Amino acid sequence: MGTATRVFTLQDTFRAAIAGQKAVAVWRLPNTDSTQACVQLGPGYATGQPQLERSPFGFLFCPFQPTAQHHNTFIRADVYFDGSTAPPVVADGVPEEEMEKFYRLLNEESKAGWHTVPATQQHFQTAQGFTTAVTKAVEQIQAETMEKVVLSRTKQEALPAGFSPIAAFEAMAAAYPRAFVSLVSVPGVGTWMGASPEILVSINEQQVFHTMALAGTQPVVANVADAIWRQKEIEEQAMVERYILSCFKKLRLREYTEIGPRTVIAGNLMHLRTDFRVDMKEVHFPTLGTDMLELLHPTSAICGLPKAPALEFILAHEGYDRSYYSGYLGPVSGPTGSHLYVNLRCMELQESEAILYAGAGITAESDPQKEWQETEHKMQTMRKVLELLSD
Ligand SMILES: C=C(O[C@@H]1C=C(C(=O)O)C=C[C@H]1O)C(=O)O
Repeated sequence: MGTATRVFTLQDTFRAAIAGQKAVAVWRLPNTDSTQACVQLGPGYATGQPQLERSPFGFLFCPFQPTAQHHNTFIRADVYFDGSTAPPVVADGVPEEEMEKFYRLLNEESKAGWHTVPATQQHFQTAQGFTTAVTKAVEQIQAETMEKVVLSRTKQEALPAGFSPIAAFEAMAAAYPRAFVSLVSVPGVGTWMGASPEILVSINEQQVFHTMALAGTQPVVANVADAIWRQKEIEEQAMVERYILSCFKKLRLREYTEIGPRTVIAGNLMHLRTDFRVDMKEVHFPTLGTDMLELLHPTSAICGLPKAPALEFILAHEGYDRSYYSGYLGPVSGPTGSHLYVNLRCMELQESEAILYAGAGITAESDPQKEWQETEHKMQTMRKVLELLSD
């Protein structure tokens, strides 16, 4: 890798990528201060099923379900910015003239925007439509065709005047230090940002694999140690645990550590979380991340249990295309490993509006009004970012 000398800001980088019609991802890992960004200079972002250990460094952005419009997307780190003070790092093999073109863009004063795609659907789920779907789901669960299904919805909010994605990213990073905070903008795919509380698959520098069962939701209380969980949430989260264990079992993996469930805070909410870790070197399983990714997604935290009838119910009754919501995203083969998160507490940026996405786990005990409320609370994570920018 070669390096250039001048230090560019995150704002310069993002603006240059948009002006040059390039794909860009900006992210900050939980509980760290360092914002990172990568830009792909050449064309071609669609990719197949991710193979983590063989991947070059880049950023994955994958939908809930791959379709003709929404495909697994990979932003190769042709240029990498480690947000702090270092100049950008240029990957080996990037043609000199491509890099020169990009430097010109970095030095130019162009208007900051973001990549958008024409809206393919209208987003107007009403409370009535959502609660009717929840009622139907509860009936099917009581009839034992499935145990749990996660139903979601969207809401449009106007973007504040003069909206800047980087200012929004910075507001989000400051407001949610424990979250995986990201901003992804890809030609033909669109622009998404979010503050996710949920790891799907993570592999650190020491080759330790980490996934989590995150489910059960209630508004945060002053003292988390006083949190009381109802049987409904305890069971809902236990289903996600069982699902993860069933994936380990399929791979005949018996050596893992399990911690939890514990109460964790995510913005204005609390969840129950169990962490699972595996030392990949100790168990001689170098492809564990790739294999688990293929088995896990979509997990019962965002789809349901069993997977097949829950998915069928979602596709038949949710009434819209989830697109990249509840898909997964994050850096792969980066300086600190591969860290894929579930795309939750997120929004998609259109020209002058944001589309907010949120869902809730439905079980036999679900109350449709409370589930609607829960999606409202989850949307508050992104609404707060828009409010911070309107002040
Ligand atoms: C579906 C979402 O969140 C998921 C569902 C949860 C639940 O049903 O309690 C909790 C955390 C997430 O795993 C969302 O944020 O949209």
